[in-house]
Formats: sequence, C-alpha cells, structure tokens
Amino acid sequence: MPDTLSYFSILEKYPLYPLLTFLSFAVYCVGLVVYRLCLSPLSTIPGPKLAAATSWWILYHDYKNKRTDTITNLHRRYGPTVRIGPNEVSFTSATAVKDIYSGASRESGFPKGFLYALFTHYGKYNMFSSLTSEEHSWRRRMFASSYSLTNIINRESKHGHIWKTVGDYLNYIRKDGYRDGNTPSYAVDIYPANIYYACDNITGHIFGGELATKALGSRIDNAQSGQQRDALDDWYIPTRRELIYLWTDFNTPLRYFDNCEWIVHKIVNFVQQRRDPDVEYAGGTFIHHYAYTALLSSKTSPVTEPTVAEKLLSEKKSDRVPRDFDEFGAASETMDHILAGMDTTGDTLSFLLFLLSLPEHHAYQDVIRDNLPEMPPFGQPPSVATITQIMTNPYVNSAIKETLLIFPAIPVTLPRVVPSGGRVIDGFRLPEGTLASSSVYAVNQSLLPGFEKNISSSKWTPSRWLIESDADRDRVQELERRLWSFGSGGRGCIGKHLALVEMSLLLAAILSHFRLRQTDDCPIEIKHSNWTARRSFRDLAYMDEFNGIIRFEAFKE
Ligand code: HEM
Repeated sequence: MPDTLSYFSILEKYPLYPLLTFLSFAVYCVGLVVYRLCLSPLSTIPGPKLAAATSWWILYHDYKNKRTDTITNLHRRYGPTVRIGPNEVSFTSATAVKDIYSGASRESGFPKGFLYALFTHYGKYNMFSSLTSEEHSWRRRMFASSYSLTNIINRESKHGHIWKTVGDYLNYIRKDGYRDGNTPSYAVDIYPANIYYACDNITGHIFGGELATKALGSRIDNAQSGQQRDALDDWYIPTRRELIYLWTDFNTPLRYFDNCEWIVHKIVNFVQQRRDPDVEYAGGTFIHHYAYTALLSSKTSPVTEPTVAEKLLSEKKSDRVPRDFDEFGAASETMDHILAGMDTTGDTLSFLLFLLSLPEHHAYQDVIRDNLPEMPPFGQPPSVATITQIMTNPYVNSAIKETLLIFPAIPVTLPRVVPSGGRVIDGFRLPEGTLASSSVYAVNQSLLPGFEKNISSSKWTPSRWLIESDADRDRVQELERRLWSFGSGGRGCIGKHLALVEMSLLLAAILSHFRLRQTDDCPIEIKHSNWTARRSFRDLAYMDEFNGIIRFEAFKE
C-alpha cells in the first residue's frame, strides 16, 4: 500500500517547506508593497505611504467612521489630489470633479462604485442605484422634466401642495409643540418635524396631494398620520447605515447581489402574489408598502396634475423603456425618490433652523424676516412671482446655501470607477478600475479661504453669499458654481430644485410667524437621543451638542 501523503509526511520529507511557504508569502507581500509604492501608475500621486501600501489603512478609517474627516485633512496637507488606497484616489479640484462626474456627454460621468447597489428596492434597480450610464440614462430621461425648476414652480402655483404642507407645519408647531403655561411659544423636536415635512412634500410631488403622506397630520384623521409618523421614526434606526463604506471595501456580497437581482425580485413577487393585495408591508417596510400601493392607486386615480407616478406609468407602456420594466421597477423609482428626498431635505432644514436659533444669529433672522414679501394664506397657491421672489431673496438664499456648504447632508465620498482604457485626471494617469472619487465635504471645505493652512473654519457665515461689490460678485459666482452639496453632472441630484423650493418656502413662512430661540429645559420626548446617533448617511457628527429642540416664539398667529 502506498504511503498516505499527509502534511506530516511532507514535512518529514521536506522540512524546509513551512519556511519556504512563509518566505514566498513574505516576498509576495514585499513585492506587492514595492509595486504599489514605486511602480504602480498611481505611485506618483501624493498621499500617506501607508495608504498607498495597503487598503487596510482606509479600511481602518472606514471602520472608525472617520473617512470623510480623514480625507478632508489629507487634502489640506497634500493638495487637491490624494491617494487614499492602493487603488483609490480622492480629488477636490474643479477640473477633476468635472471629468469624473460630468465627463463626456455620452458617458455622463464615470460609472458608480458598487456601494450604490445597496439602494435597490423590491429587488429592482432604480435611477440612483443603477451603476452604468446605459442602465441609468433611460431612467433619468423618464422624469427629468418633472424635477425642473420651471415645472416645480408652475405646478406649485397651480396646486400649492408645498405651501399647504408649510401651513401644516405651522399647525404642527402650534398643536404638537410644548407650550409652557400661557406663553405664545412652542418647543418642538424639529428633527422628526422636518422629516415629516420633507416626506409629505416628496410624496405629494410623486403621487399628487390626495395620495401623499400626511405625516404632519392636519388634513386627515390622526390615526393615519400617527401611523405614518411612527413608520418614519422607525425608519431612522441609528445603526442602519453605519459603516457604509465597509460595504464598498468588502464588495463581494454586493457583486453577488448585483448578479442575483432577478432572484430577489422573483422572491418578492412570489410573496406578493400570495398575499392579500391590501396587506401591509408589501416589499419590506411600511414605506415600501406605501410606495407600491400608492403607485397602484395612481393607475386608477383620475389624472388631475402631472405627477411623477403618472409619468412613470405612461413611460412604462412606451418603447422608450426596457420591456422588463414592471410595476416593481416603477415602485423602486418612487421609493428611491422618497428616501433620497426625505432625510437630506429634512436634515438640512434642521441644521438651518438650529443655526438661526443660536443667539449670534438672531440678528440674521431679523434681516431675513424684514426682507420677506407678502405671502398668501396657506389655502391659496402662491403665485409664480411670490415663489420666485422668495427663492431669489438674497437673505433666504444665503442662509440655505451656507448651510449646504458647511453642513452638507451627504458629506461622504461619492464613489466612481475609472472606465475601460483608463483616464488622465488632474495630470495623473489612472488605470481602468481605479476608484476615483470626491467627498462632498472635502470639496466644499476646499472652497473656503485658508483651507490648505487648516484655518478655514466651519463657522456658519451666511453673509459670505451676499453681493455688495463687484469683487463679491465674482467670488459668489465661483462659490455658486462650485458648491457641491447636490453633486454634479448626469448623476447629480435630480431633486435639487424641489428641495430648494421646499426649504425656501418653509423658512420664509416660519420666520414671518415665529422667532427661533434655543431652549434649555423642556419636558418633551426626544425621538432620537442626540444628533450623532441619527447620522443616517453621514460619518461626520454635526452639532452633536444639540438635542433637537427649538423654541418657536410666535409673534403672529
Ligand atoms: C438638501 C437636499 C438634498 C441633498 C443635499 C441631496 C444630495 C444629493 C447628492 C449629493 C446626490 C449625488 C449622489 C451621487 O452622485 O452619488 C444626489 C442624487 C440624487 N438625489 Fe438628491 N439631495 C437632496 C434632495 C433630494 C430630493 C428632494 C430628491 C427627490 C427626488 C432627491 C433625489 C435624488 C436622486 C434620485 C438622486 C440620484 C440621481 C441619479 O443618480 O441620477 N434628492 N442627491
């Protein structure tokens, strides 16, 4: 019988085997590091040597939830181009951002990194989660016009949904705010209030006023509003999207998910078919269920206004979309818009109201208030002229833009992958497959004076957006052009104008009825223990000293 070849018998025969294995591995590792540091096409890009040598360096910062902060500090030290991993480079210059995110019109920027595959719904890709330009462009074409500024303002001037929701918000303050004795002032936990506001607006834009959520709750019975509020509160489980970048680093599961999209969809479909169509939570959570059933209801509702849902349903029948684009695909789009429009707009509003409530900004509140136009009652749609006047009011504008600049709701890296053939960015040749990206926060901070010397401050200074001289004009125009809080190019934020209209109208209405003040002791329940725990898509903890409560001092009922 031949000898069994066991590990031990090999050891007996070749005693140097383990040592040789170890040495080969060590030579491989040293070779890899030498290649990455000295021979790789990325080796001339500035950055920490450790980051260039091993991806564990950025992984460690991802794990500590410190990616954005770390990258921003590296840009301060090394300039606009920094290598942050063996295969990853971060950029802040205007040309690099243009090349990566806008690119040739055919490409509409580089393909997205796999991180985005996390944002499918019902097992179906959507505009945000689709990675390549082929998967994305037909989707974006479907409803790009629904989100143009002209369309939003015209629709608002006819139907006045946003203005009605603004009215609901003011009622919510008076009804749900904590009133101390007989004082005409109301303490409100503004974080959930702003999420409800953003949700009622985006769902109104997608499905129309009838089918919109009424989380602010003044237009329908409280039970339904209460249920919607609870669902929205539950959505923000603090840990839901923590460590999101580890998913990009360990993207094998995402690639796997990408390949088995159709299996997930088949399962969702199978479960759906066997359930009562009215049963709750089709496709996942309450919000998934709402988006799916509201889309189905849109099919039978009389068309009274040009909604996004109506556009989706009519495009679905056309030959401009792939044949397998079904109701779940359409519902995935609506879900995507709801989620993309909810915490971004809601949080930006929360930062803005909190900043204005600070004693050092009370004077700026007064300046905004003193420059507001006469506004219509909430039951009546505002005219195009009124909306335009509010939107172009330099003080309203400056407060919103400054909040977007210093506290962008999505400050993180927006990952992109260098397409086939490689590209030259900022004078550096990047091979195909390199992760070439920018972080919103780093780009915005790099626009502030003294950034490189680390003396740029994150102090909220809305007056930097005011034009008082010719020199100011050039500076402000450049700032407007480069403000990157909504991203840019073919994959930039489609909801930007909707968000700006929502924020401008709400700010104008609040300041024309209330003074915003801080409050110390207030016995109201805080939905989220502090703002650090709520950073849904942020690895920066803005204003973590703020508990979310603001006092609205009424001077006009
Ligand atoms: C202050 C509010 C908002 C901010 C700061 C914001 C920010 C952003 C950013 C930075 C991106 C680019 C992501 C990337 O390139 O990877 C983006 C994309 C997107 N946003 Fe917004 N957003 C806001 C409001 C909204 C609203 C109200 C909607 C509602 C429709 C929306 C829908 C989307 C969608 C669908 C995309 C993906 C676009 C595409 O891939 O073509 N956003 N947003």
